[in-house]
Amino acid sequence: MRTLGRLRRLKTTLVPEFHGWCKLQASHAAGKQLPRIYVTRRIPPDGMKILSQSGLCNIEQWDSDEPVPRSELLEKVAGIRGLYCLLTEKIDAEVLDAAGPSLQVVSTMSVGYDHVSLEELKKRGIRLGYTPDVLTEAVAELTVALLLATSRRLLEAVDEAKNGGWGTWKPLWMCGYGLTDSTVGILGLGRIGAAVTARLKPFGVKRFLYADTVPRPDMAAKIPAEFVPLDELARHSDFIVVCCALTPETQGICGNSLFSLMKDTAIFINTSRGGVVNQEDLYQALVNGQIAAAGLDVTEPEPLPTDHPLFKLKNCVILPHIASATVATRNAMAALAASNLLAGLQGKAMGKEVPL
Ligand SMILES: O=CC(=O)O
Repeated sequence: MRTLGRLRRLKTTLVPEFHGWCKLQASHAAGKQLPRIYVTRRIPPDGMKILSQSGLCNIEQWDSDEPVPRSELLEKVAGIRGLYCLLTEKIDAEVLDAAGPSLQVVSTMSVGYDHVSLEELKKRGIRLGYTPDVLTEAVAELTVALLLATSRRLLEAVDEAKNGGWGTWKPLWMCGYGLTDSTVGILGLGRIGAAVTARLKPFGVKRFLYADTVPRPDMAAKIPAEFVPLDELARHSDFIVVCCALTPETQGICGNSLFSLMKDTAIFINTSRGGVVNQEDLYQALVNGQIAAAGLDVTEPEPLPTDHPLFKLKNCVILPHIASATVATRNAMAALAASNLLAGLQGKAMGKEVPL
């Protein structure tokens, strides 16, 4: 009886520590040294389950909700075969050199891969997995929520109600801008941009415009949306929604040249990457009334320091990069990143791989 009790205790202490348990099981199963992988954070359970039950790898993990310190990352990647990372880790020549020639695959639990140096991966013949599609709906939903919160001044209104600013019903008070009969401009018409338009359509949007590096006729025809140059998008849109990836071409693309062309009643929304926006220019545009308001789920840097001037503006709504943050979506991202990694380790086709 006592032995059984001890065994039970042992089991419950081993099971929650997935990586320790996995190492034990995987080594027995293979009877030889399995490839080592490093997971840079505590990740959602569906992803960890796939890795730990695969029997294909020995897992080491930075078992914390906070990012792995750079020095720890550089030390721990030495000799690994696979790296499971998040958008918070810069995967550059330094990390890849620290990993050494054994590294075959990097798998990021994100749709964006601007934190990974594609050039350095390519040079070394390392493959890259990522997690598009599984987060499209969640990101589009949050984008619409942020748009409405910003255009209808929800946070400001809640503050007023709580803090005594709600004197009586006033015809001119707390007025914002609605979507009915509006023109919405999408910057970057990919999967997420299209999903945003689908969710906005029922609000009575009159016209969808989009700007992109190239026209996307098939996607645009379904909406329908008109391809226009960026300056035209700026001039005609009542709402601009940024959904493009951060690349050298899109870095800082939303700056004074865009804001100065926008309507002073227009709303600017960004759920892609903070680096797409020149924040100093955005601040000036908001303070000077060049545009009506901005809603940002992403900033540069992240987290945005709490004393940043943008936090002081009533017409700027800032969220802490939560667009894909539903339980189901984060589990799906973790699972896809895990199976991408395992496929890469085995030299098989990944579910979602970035062509290099
Ligand atoms: O921003 C989130 C992601 O790239 O998945």
